Amino acid sequence: MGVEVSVEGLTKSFGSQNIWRDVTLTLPSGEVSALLGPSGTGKSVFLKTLIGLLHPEQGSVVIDGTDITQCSAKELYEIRKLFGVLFQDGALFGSMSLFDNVAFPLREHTKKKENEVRDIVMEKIDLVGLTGAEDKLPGEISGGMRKRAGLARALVLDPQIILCDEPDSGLDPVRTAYISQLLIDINAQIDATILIVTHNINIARTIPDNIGMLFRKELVMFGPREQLLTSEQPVVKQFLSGDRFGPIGMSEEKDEGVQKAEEAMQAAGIGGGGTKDDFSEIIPQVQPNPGMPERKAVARHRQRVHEMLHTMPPNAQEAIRRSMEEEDRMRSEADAHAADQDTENVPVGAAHAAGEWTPAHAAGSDYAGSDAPTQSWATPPVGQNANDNTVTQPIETGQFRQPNDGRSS
Ligand SMILES: Nc1ncnc2c1ncn2[C@@H]1O[C@H](COP(=O)(O)OP(=O)(O)OP(=O)(O)O)[C@@H](O)[C@H]1O
Repeated sequence: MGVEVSVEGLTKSFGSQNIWRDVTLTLPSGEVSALLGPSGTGKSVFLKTLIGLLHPEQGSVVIDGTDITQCSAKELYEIRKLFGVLFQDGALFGSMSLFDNVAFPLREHTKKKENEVRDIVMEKIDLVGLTGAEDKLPGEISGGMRKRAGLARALVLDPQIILCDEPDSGLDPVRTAYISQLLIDINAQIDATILIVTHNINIARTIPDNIGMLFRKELVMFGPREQLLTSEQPVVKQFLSGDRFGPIGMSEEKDEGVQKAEEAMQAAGIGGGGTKDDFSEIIPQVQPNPGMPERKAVARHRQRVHEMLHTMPPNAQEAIRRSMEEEDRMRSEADAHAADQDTENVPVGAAHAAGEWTPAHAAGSDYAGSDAPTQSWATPPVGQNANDNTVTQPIETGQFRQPNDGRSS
């Protein structure tokens, strides 16, 4: 099971520049959380502090009973084995092939034989759609491919905590959807605790259980996704809608004069360019692909949210209740559909032939460039050879659905 990460009163500065102060939050075990915030608010610094690469002046980060801000170098080394980290730029070694980059944690932290290393590395490379590119150097591939190679490396030890710094940056919308689905599938398989730093509002709306936001050196919010998505706080609303008008400026602070000018423009009917989407209309979360186990964290998240519901603003409470009802409705529909399928006893091949979606089916693509997603972007169960994925995966519930359609399996 994923490990809880408990952050208390964390403060970080570089010299006289304070980045953020008194940050307190818990990444609940096995849940997926996202951290938002304008550029430069210290999201990457936060991730690096969670793994002890940067040292805070104050506060604690407790992982598996160890405060990594206080522990010995040896203890930190052990704790780091729990992590898989995708850095913003992929952080690959420029002189090593993708294969050696992905193999690095296995060679560093395990005693696996080279043939075992090869199997695991090729499985992860296939998982992120990079089969065929394993001998290339990082400098010879696109930024998006480097990002995916970084993710393959982050996953290679089947980590209990996964930190992803902007997994979507440099990726087109389709690859972003595949990466998001991959993270949900991995969460379903290994119940890893996941933190995603992102500017991508679509990811924030559909992937995490919890969302937090950093602004003006503070954590303005951290809680169930419905809480942030229905928030009336101007900074949250501005960030979600991507509007020029509001507290977030091109640089950190907007002065009073600028804010007054914006108000005058708004009064004159001039907009700030933001989307008019209604974020309080909660979109169902992305569900694991067919053949994946259920996400164990869902029940735990629900229990936690029930317990804290009374502490939330009324519109967040309402949104959470609606989300839960919707989840229940989808689940009973899925159960009913599974029962129907059982009765009809539809063989896998027949469903496939009828044009319903299966991982292998969905992965078909005319594009065969070296960065084309392979069939294995539909995640094979951990430990299963990705190449077996051409055979339709085991179907526990008898369900077929499009990826990202939000229906429950
Ligand atoms: N090692 C360092 N030494 C000094 N300052 C640093 C260091 N690392 C980061 N900073 C500063 O910390 C601040 C926050 O940087 P960080 O990269 O965490 O922001 P971010 O929120 O991730 O931004 P973005 O969304 O643009 O990636 C920046 O002002 C940056 O210059």
